[in-house]
Amino acid sequence: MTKTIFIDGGAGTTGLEITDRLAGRADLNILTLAEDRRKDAGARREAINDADFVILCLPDEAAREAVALIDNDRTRVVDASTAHRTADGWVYGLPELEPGHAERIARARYVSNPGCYPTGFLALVRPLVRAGLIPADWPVSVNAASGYSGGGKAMIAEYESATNRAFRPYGLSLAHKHAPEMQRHSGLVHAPIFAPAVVDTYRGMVVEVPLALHALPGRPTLERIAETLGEAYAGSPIVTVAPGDIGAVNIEENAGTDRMTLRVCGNAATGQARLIATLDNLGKGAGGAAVQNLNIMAGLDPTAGLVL
Ligand SMILES: NC(=O)C1=CN([C@@H]2O[C@H](COP(=O)(O)OP(=O)(O)OC[C@H]3O[C@@H](n4cnc5c(N)ncnc54)[C@H](OP(=O)(O)O)[C@@H]3O)[C@@H](O)[C@H]2O)C=CC1
Ligand SMILES: CC(=O)N[C@@H](CCC(=O)OP(=O)(O)O)C(=O)O
Repeated sequence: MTKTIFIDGGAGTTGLEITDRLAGRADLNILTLAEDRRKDAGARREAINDADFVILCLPDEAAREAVALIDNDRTRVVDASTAHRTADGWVYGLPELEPGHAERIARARYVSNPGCYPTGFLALVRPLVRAGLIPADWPVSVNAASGYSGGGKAMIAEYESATNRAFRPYGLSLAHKHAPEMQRHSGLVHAPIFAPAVVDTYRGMVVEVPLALHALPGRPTLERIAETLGEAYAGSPIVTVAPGDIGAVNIEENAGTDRMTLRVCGNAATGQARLIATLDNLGKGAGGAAVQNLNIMAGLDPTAGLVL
């Protein structure tokens, strides 16, 4: 049966990515609001309540307001914002997080799409915590670089008119909005030390977790870490574990796609590892993940419309 979808915030960076992926889907009927009505609360309320599924591509406060506009017990939600990623009553929309997690998403009424950086971080770390290779109270850090579209329309405009577009580390006070969801969904006791940076490319990201294997209680080898990740994502059409013996990683490796690639790099002799994920902040980091969640919730092919 045809499902009706409304993308609230559909004119924004993430909203347009989702619209592209849903274009031409005969199984979906997409509701759209004219430019002069897209921020009108009455028009949005009507569209939200007419939809079987609403995808929120809004700033956090507007996403909370949109949920409050629902006055029926049928409309289901995928929220791309940070507003509900650690909230009670919401299922975290990373189907690869745990065995059986996709089924939780399929049954959920409210699904919170993961942050772009947490998607890479959790894909690398959660299987290792689950396997006991990283103890839950281990101090973990995560270094990352993102294309500037990660900051939405405002950052794109700012970056494209900037005279200095070089590497920009930020989040220096270690209170980034993604730290709580990284902690909660990894199963770690402490939030990771999260060091993000923006770089001069439109889309794409690298998320890296350095690990002192020699200091971990079980002293796992690089091979053991790679095997554990390989088992966690075996058969996934989206997440691939690639060989780690390469000279350099390209931030645009998965740009323009909804794929994510994981690698276990490092030095066996020193017992030091660099776990690295590459993804598109607008793909598996946002729009691709939202479409994947929508497909799962609607009981459709999970990869329909994805760029793989
Ligand atoms: N960019 C990225 O890589 C990622 C973004 N996200 C999240 O997705 C959400 C959207 O981000 P992004 O697309 O980047 O942001 P943008 O700023 O590009 O888009 C947000 C859109 O929401 C619209 N909007 C704002 N307030 C309202 C309102 N009250 N009612 C209706 N529409 C409104 C804006 O309108 P106007 O066009 O007039 O400004 C804009 O079109 C955010 O929560 C962001 O954190 C998540 C993962 C990755
Ligand atoms: C480069 C850049 O500014 N990135 C954004 C995160 C983008 C993102 O995906 O965050 P949400 O999913 O939580 O919206 C930031 O650091 O705030």
